[in-house]
Amino acid sequence: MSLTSPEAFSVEKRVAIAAVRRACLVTCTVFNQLVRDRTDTLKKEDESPVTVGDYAAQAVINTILKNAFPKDPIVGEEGADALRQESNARLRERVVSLAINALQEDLIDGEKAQWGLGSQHERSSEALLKAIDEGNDMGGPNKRMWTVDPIDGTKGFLRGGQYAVCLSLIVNSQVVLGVIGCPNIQIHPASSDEGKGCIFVAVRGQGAFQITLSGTGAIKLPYFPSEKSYVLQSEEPKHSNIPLIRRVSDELHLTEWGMDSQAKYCCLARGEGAVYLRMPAPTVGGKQPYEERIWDHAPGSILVEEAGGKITDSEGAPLRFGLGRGMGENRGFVATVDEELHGRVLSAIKRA
Ligand SMILES: Nc1ncnc2c1ncn2[C@@H]1O[C@H](COP(=O)(O)OS(=O)(=O)O)[C@@H](OP(=O)(O)O)[C@H]1O
Ligand SMILES: [Mg+2]
Ligand SMILES: [Mg+2]
Ligand SMILES: [Mg+2]
Repeated sequence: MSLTSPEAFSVEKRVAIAAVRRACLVTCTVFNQLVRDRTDTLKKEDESPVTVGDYAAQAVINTILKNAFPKDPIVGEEGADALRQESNARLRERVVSLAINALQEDLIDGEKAQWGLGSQHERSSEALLKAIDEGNDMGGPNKRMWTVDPIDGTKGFLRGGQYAVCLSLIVNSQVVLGVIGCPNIQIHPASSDEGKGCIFVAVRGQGAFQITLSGTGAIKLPYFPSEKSYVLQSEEPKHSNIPLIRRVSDELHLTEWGMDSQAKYCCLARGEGAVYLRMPAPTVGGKQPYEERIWDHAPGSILVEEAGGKITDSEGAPLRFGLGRGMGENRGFVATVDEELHGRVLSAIKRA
């Protein structure tokens, strides 16, 4: 079977959609029940937040992936060390109960019991912590591996904005499948009537699609009449070089649109914006520049490419997903709906 034959990665795609959908159940529950009082949030060493939602969603996704593809390594954002500490026993209990509930939800059409439900043993606290830690693979060039970002845009999640549950499959450094769940994104960009919650899916050579969170209404991307006036960028000022993006936007007569998470890639792929521009924030006090992570860009990049767009780093180099957990010298990203605009953005960055 070739990489681009119509049936390539069909099982992986179904498993990934099932995993993302169940993880979205977790994140929606956490937001509705727990996040409001902020007691279910920890700060990581780099001061970034992590919630019970991040841990439980990664436990659910990894359990499902490991049931379906036991030999595949997983490069996941989170690890369970903090949850094993006795001082975090209450948090650990929440994570375990959220993950078990999501794994026990009724199956929907096309889902196989063995992908998710698992044995009694798999529902134990230790098994779920171990599942989170299955995401500790170091990545690399010559292998088949999954990337998991259980909540991308955790800050957006906490403020009720956009966030994304992100999964990708990488084979020999090339992203071949991307699935992104966005519970807070409108199903139709121009109308709130149809409600919120989408899953975006792309397989290499097979195009990009949007379905609803419940798995219905597949639409091929892009489907929105291309909106040429927006530059999508980070909502969080510390993640990006805002003044530089402003200069580029002004030169190209584009309006900035701040949004958290890989939902930016999803909006671009739908045709809701012209460019996603991410430029590294200036470093202070001799600090090393931030190294981007593969789970933050692998699913979004294939979605944009399969919707007919183009993505490179800010110097025009291809994105490198085979260097490890990080993306090395790939700093700054330019994704556009069309090739011609991509060239103009790169030139504008050089001048800015
Ligand atoms: N300094 C710095 N520079 C660039 N990127 C950083 C930085 N610090 C963190 N991160 C990563 O940014 C991820 C979320 O960023 P987004 O641009 O998608 O959303 S946001 O508007 O910035 O919140 C975020 O992903 P999550 O941790 O999954 O939320 C981080 O991986
Ligand atoms: Mg994080
Ligand atoms: Mg992320
Ligand atoms: Mg995350």
